[in-house]
Amino acid sequence: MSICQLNVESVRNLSQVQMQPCDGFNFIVGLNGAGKSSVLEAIHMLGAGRSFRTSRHRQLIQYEQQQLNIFAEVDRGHQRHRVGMQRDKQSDLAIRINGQSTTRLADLVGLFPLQLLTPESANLLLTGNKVRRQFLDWGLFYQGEQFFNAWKRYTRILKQRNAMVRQQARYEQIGFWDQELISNGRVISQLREEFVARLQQALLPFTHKFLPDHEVTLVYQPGWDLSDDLATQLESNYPRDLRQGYTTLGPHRATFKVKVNNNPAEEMCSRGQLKLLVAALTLAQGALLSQQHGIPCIYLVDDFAAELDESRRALLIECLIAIKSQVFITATDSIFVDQIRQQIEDQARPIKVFHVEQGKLTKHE
Ligand SMILES: Nc1ncnc2c1ncn2[C@@H]1O[C@H](COP(=O)(O)OP(=O)(O)OP(=O)(O)O)[C@@H](O)[C@H]1O
Repeated sequence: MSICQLNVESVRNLSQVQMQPCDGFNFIVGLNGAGKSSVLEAIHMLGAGRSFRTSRHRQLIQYEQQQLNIFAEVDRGHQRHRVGMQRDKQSDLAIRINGQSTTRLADLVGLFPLQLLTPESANLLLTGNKVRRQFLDWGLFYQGEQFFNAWKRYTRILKQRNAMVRQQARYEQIGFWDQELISNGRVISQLREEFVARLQQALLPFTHKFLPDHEVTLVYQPGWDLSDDLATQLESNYPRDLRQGYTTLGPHRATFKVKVNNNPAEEMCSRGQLKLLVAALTLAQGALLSQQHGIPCIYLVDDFAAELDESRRALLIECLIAIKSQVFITATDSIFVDQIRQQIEDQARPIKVFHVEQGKLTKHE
């Protein structure tokens, strides 16, 4: 799967950008502030419905413009899809897929699997449980309808339960909601647990490369104490829920921890090593998706050089070559491209270099 045409209009300093990426490595080179990350941000908007830099869509729309437009033609081997997105300052979102309007972001996400590496990627292992839960659920989303349907039902019921908690309802009034919460919660948890085991397997080849001599393990935490039943715990924990004003345990609190040689990764590893671990996790997600569903994922790598030494950069490229994904990489200096060009060409992967200057993009011959 790859983007063969990308048109971006009024995204940050990109007034009008058109590019025809190759299905291998696409380097976007330019000075600070030139607009490189904005190109990745536009692709991310299309694939995830949101920016990876801000939750305020307004910030993305070019000053003095009313709306942004992003369009891509996506080649999925046997089929081509035309995907367009328009977003205005009132936050109204219009999505068109193959000429049909849709309001479901899930349609976009389903069409366009993306993984992202940025200088802030280590935050996956350094910040709260939510980002790791979302990371897991990204992979599960592509595993089939079962997870997504259970997750949608669970989220809806949880919202209703929380509203009742805020109204200080008695537990007997909540019991009805809990039955459905528990049945969907068990499905979600079971699927997450199985997925973590598969992710662990897919991770090993990458962690062996990036962190040899380190044993990396993923530990799934379901969001409640597994030694006891979820139903019993929801009931016994209810007084605490009333005090806090929300449901304090359940699959919506699930996460996974990464251990290195049996210690928490965030305590054991340097920032560069944490970034490599996150790179390994994103590569594992992509490898699983392509092994199990035949869908290669697109990789966005922002600020390629940040925190990685030359040999680690070469390793990352080696892995990206191996999984045969389309990759977009930003760099401030073409010296980084020169260092790895041979490595990419030796493996017969296509490569294109684009230069960005003050929001204008040109292909480098
Ligand atoms: N809404 C906006 N309208 C117009 N320009 C904007 C807007 N938001 C940000 N900018 C400008 O867009 C430019 C591009 O920023 P971007 O982060 O894409 O650059 P970059 O090439 O990735 O830089 P760096 O290497 O420093 O990360 C910046 O100069 C920024 O000031």
